[in-house]
Order: sequence, then C-alpha cells, then structure tokens
Amino acid sequence: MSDAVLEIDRVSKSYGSVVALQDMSFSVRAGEMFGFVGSNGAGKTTTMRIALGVLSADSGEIRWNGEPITFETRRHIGYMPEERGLYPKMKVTEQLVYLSELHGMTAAAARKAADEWTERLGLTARRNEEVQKLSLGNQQRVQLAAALAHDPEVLVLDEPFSGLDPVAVDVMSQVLRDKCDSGVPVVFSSHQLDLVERLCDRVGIVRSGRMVANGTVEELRASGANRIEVHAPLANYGWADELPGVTMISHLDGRTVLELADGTDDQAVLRAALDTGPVHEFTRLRPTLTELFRNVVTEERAA
Ligand SMILES: Nc1ncnc2c1ncn2[C@@H]1O[C@H](COP(=O)(O)OP(=O)(O)OP(=O)(O)O)[C@@H](O)[C@H]1O
Repeated sequence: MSDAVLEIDRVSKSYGSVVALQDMSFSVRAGEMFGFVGSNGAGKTTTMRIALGVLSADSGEIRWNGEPITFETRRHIGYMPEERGLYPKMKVTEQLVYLSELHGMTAAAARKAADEWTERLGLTARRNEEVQKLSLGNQQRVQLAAALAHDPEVLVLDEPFSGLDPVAVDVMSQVLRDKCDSGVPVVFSSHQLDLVERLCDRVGIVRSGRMVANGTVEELRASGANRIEVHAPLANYGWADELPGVTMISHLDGRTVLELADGTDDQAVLRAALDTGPVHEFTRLRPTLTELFRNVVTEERAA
C-alpha cells in the first residue's frame, strides 16, 4: 500500500461539452505540503470539489489511506472552498463552533478550538462580530479557522492566500507549516508561485485538466532547460558559437548565458571559456517555478 493519505486517481469530469479534468492524478502524503498550480480554468477547483464530494466525478477514484473515500472519512478533511462558505450574519465564534459541531465535535471542544484558532489567527478582537462586517482578509482568516478548528487529518484549501496582506500571508504560512510538521497533509491552490516555491514540498502543475508536472520544487527545476551562466570578462560576443550543442541566450558585461542541449559536455564549455581568459563564475542556472509555469502555459497556447 502507498503511504499517501489522499489520492486522486485518474479523475475525469466534463461540464457538458467542456472537459474540466482528464485523468487527473496525484497524491499527498503525511506531513507534506502540496501546491496545486495552473492557469485560470485549468481544473484546480473542480479537482478539490470532487475530492471533498461537493461534486461527483465522471470516472476515477478518490482514496483515503488506501480505501475509497466515504462520507464518514471526508468529515476529517478541513476544506476552504474558493467561493468561501461562511454565514454572513453569524458572529465569528458562533460560526466556528457551529461548523466544528457539524464535524462531530462536542460543544465544549468546539468552543475551545474556536478560542484557540481565533487567537492564533489574530481574530481575538473580532470574535463577537458578524462575519459580513469583517474585511475580506479577516473573513478569509475566519474561513481558515473554520477549516482548522475541527482538527482535520488533511487540509484542502482553494486559494487560501488570495487577497491577504503580507502579514496575514506570514501568519497563514506558519499555521500551514506547523500543521504539516505535525503530520497533516496540506493541499492548496495558488497563483502566487513564489509562495508555492517557498512553502511546498511538492508541486503539481495542471494544464487543461491534466497534471503535466509533479515533483519536488528541486525536481521540477532540474527538469527545466540546462542553462549555464559564465562570467568571463574578456570573452568576446559569440565566443561559444562554435561549440556543438550550445546556444547563446544572452551576453552582457562579460556574462554569457548558454543553453546546452542534452548530452552536451559542460567541461568542454568551461575549457572554451578559459581559453578566452579568466573565468570568475561558471554556474548552472535553474529556472524558477514561475519560469517553469510560463513554459507550461506557453506550450498550452502553442498546442
Ligand atoms: N459549473 C460549471 N459549469 C460549466 N463549466 C464549469 C463549471 N465549473 C467549472 N467549469 C469549467 O471547468 C474548467 C475548470 O474550472 P476550475 O474552476 O476547476 O478551474 P481552476 O483551475 O480552479 O481556475 P481558477 O484558477 O480560475 O480558479 C473551466 O473550463 C471552467 O470554465
């Protein structure tokens, strides 16, 4: 049996003629933070809704600890829906207690959890305010508290960071990291790729309803184009033009960026650089997650 807590296995879904998901697969393990990224309309929300049972799949399976997920096991997921799901006229604590009770907590435990999470998320002064009177960012904090208060075994969060100020982003990042470190798998979608790169152990890039890249940030970055930056101040423009398998990307102020085709001998490139004079730097350039994402989206547009 795999050690995955939550598995999305070849899930497909169409809305009429719109194919939203095609054989979407990925899994999240205990203590792992999984970032789910993709263009608008790529299928992230649809996947999360199916995982939570809010929406049914046309085919495929969602498994929980190796078994098909059930109504009972779904209650152990903390979910933050994209459309948010709070009752606008309910007060913050009242709302959190009510939602935790729906997940099977006793009134006393729900009350204690509401107090703890409102404090942790900086909402102590708002406990007795109606949700509709809070700013959007504070409503979002309440929404996160609602996902956390019933002590879930997995967290599935649809764009939890959108619209938050930098301090709130830090608070939320720390809460999610702590949850993860305590063994709770966390899946969240986001368009803030720098944040995903910083926080996530594993990232899945979705394109047109399919998972097109899935791995640790390091694995994904290593899979990008093989580029080298050479700082050789005396090198002339075009110094690497004759080297087989090497394409010059840029040359400025003695710094040249070269792209090496698969199998190209980088030591031959280094020797050629040394032939021009001193070499101060010879560095492998790894693409950022944002660059990888752009490549994926560009491939989509070209397809
Ligand atoms: N209720 C619906 N009826 C018809 N089509 C839908 C419905 N919900 C989603 N879709 C379509 O399914 C596809 C996937 O949408 P989804 O909301 O899952 O994408 P997303 O990756 O979450 O996008 P975003 O980043 O914009 O939130 C899109 O083509 C969308 O238009």
